[in-house]
Amino acid sequence: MEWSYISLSIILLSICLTYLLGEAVYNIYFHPLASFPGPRITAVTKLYGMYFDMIQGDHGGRWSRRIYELHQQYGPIVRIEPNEVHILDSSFYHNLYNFDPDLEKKDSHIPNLQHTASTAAHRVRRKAFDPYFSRASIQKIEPLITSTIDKLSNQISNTKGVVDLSFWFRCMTFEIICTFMLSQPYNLLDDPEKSSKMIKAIVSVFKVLKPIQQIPAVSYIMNNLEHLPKWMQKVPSDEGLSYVKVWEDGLMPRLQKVREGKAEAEDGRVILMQEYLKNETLPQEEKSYANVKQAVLMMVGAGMETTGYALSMATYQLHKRPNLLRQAKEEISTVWPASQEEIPSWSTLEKLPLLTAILKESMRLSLGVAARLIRVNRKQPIQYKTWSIPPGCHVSMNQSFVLYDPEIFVEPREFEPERWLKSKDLDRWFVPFSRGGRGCIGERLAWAEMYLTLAAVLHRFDMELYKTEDVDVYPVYDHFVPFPERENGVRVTVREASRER
Ligand code: HEM
Repeated sequence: MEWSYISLSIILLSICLTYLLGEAVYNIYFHPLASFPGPRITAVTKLYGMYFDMIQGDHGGRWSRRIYELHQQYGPIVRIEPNEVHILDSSFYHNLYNFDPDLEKKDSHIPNLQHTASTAAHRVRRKAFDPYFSRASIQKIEPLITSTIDKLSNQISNTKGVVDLSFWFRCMTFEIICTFMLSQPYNLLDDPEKSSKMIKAIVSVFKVLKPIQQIPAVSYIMNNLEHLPKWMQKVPSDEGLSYVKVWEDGLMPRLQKVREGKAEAEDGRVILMQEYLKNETLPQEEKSYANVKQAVLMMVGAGMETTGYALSMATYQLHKRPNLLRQAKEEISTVWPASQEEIPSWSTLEKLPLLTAILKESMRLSLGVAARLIRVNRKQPIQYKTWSIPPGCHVSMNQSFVLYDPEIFVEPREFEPERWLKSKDLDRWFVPFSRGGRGCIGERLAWAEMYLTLAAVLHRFDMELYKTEDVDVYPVYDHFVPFPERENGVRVTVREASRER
């Protein structure tokens, strides 16, 4: 009995090893990408990239940096996974991120807009959201944005001592997207203790997101955490339980009210998810619990971190440069008299050239998304110089390598808003929101939030940086969104601004 058990195990193990060996031989010698440059290990397995994503250093987040190093060794095109090549050449960027319907995303089991593989299926999902992110729609929710910024300002005024602006910016952006989608605010700007737990929980999920998405079983478990016993919910991270609480105690009941048609917005504005659920042209399965949950979580994640980070970058850089800070405040005062309480409109602020250049430069340096963005043409080859990448093979680039490309942005690590004022040609390379049919849907919301918040903070307060340095802001880690080396946030001491400016 015992022997037959051992023999069976040996047979099974041999089958597995033979399969893996066969796959390795196929990947190295016979795969359509076999002739592309790159190390053997990445041709054989995805595990190499997953190691840099998850494990290398203290907590991974190093895959993009490693890809950059591989390019130094192998040239502008490198095979970074058995079925994927990565390109480091900004001149190719617009060939990969555009409106060509044949450029699709790779297959994914995550049923949300961002992960939808085919162009046709993506169109259906995007059409349901697009009208609510148009310029006119975002202007309609300006009162929601400005009232949330007023709460942020109160919180900054009321905090004694040092203020962690990065933390409060994240709370504010979360609050805006949550209220826009589900009508009821989360009140993060009223309760620092509750919000601190919640922001930590979301950040900890970001840090495991990329590897989780690679392994369908783990991804399935993460998406259904709330159905597991409490002790298991804690396993993914220390914050596991509170992440479940974000959903269970916060977003889910709000969504429930929306589903029952009981949610109301005080000022009569639209409630995004209510409109989504009422949409009769949308296939019924798009309104299932799993899909709607994914839509809400994706919007919250995408809407919170990126915009918050860009605002942290802007305030940090300005407060390191007193002259530029003074010029920015003076420019804002041309449209915002000292006697006026309310924030000027988004459309007024966006006419200010220096403020616009400051925001562009802040978004450039803070990247938006740190990870490579993968595209695939299933019908025909993608041509890069002399390389013909066969149909079905994945091709990726990092927008971070474009935004820090020294050939385009001289001294790319320097914060120089003036570069945007000097040359309109640079706008072609303003790609933090990506480009084309899969570009950011929240771009206009992000712009409105950033103009209104930065103007408000600069107009209302005089601040000094407190123990904040480049390591607290410059992106280093790639956990899909970027994280800096040290996560103390942009910290400041604050005085109300003198109004006789
Ligand atoms: C500075 C702020 C922001 C930056 C730099 C940014 C950047 C990006 C980028 C690069 C993508 C493409 C990702 C990909 O190809 O997989 C994207 C997609 C997306 N973003 Fe943003 N984003 C920002 C703010 C927002 C906000 C405020 C929202 C709120 C709703 C949002 C929602 C989304 C969604 C839903 C997608 C997926 C769109 C699709 O696949 O059709 N983003 N964003």
